[in-house]
Amino acid sequence: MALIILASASPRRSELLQQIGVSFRVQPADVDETPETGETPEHYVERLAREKALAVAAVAPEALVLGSDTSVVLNGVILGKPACADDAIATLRELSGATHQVMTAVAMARGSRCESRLAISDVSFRELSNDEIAAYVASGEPMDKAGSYGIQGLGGIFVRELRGSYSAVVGLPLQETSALLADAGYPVWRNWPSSLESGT
Ligand SMILES: Cc1cn([C@H]2C[C@H](O)[C@@H](COP(=O)(O)OP(=O)(O)OP(=O)(O)O)O2)c(=O)[nH]c1=O
Repeated sequence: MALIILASASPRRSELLQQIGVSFRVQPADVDETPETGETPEHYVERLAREKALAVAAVAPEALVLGSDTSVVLNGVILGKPACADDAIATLRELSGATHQVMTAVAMARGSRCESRLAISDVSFRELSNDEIAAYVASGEPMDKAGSYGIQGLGGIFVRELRGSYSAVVGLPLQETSALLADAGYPVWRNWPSSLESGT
């Protein structure tokens, strides 16, 4: 098995990669997350996932490096991580009663080569009251998350409907990630433990 590195500081991404039985080490990438002028959200998330993977692959050329990026997009506009509590409140007011897209890209780099996939999910929120938005922001949960919420946490109560990939919304699209690893010759299921008796 090749050395696999997850180029991410996100605890959610680590948990998701562990969930599918991959052994890996974590080495976060430090890349400039400023969007280019006129860049579409789709291009932005895929470019950032690739840049994160390639930044770490440049210093670990023997490894398979996974990078990922998640953005919440409302009416074509990227809503990033909140800068402060007021920013989180404003974002959640915008998401209330509306459908937004969660775009997550995953990239796999080895040396200077890189493959990537993009997963787009539609998430519909019910109407949120000002009191519950205030309580949610006070909990601290929104502060490190794209779109100021976590579907896997307290914010799960806001979601009326999800069309797409749950793991992609949380931060790492598992189907696409396993496809990239399989294409590189490392199907994740080869590492799965077996609970079956040998039969003799
Ligand atoms: C929409 C949503 C986002 N998120 C999180 C996933 C990501 O950690 C974060 C999006 O920020 P990212 O900039 O994609 O990632 P990150 O800065 O946390 O980590 P790194 O760049 O080192 O990989 O938002 C949730 O946990 N749940 C959700 O429902």
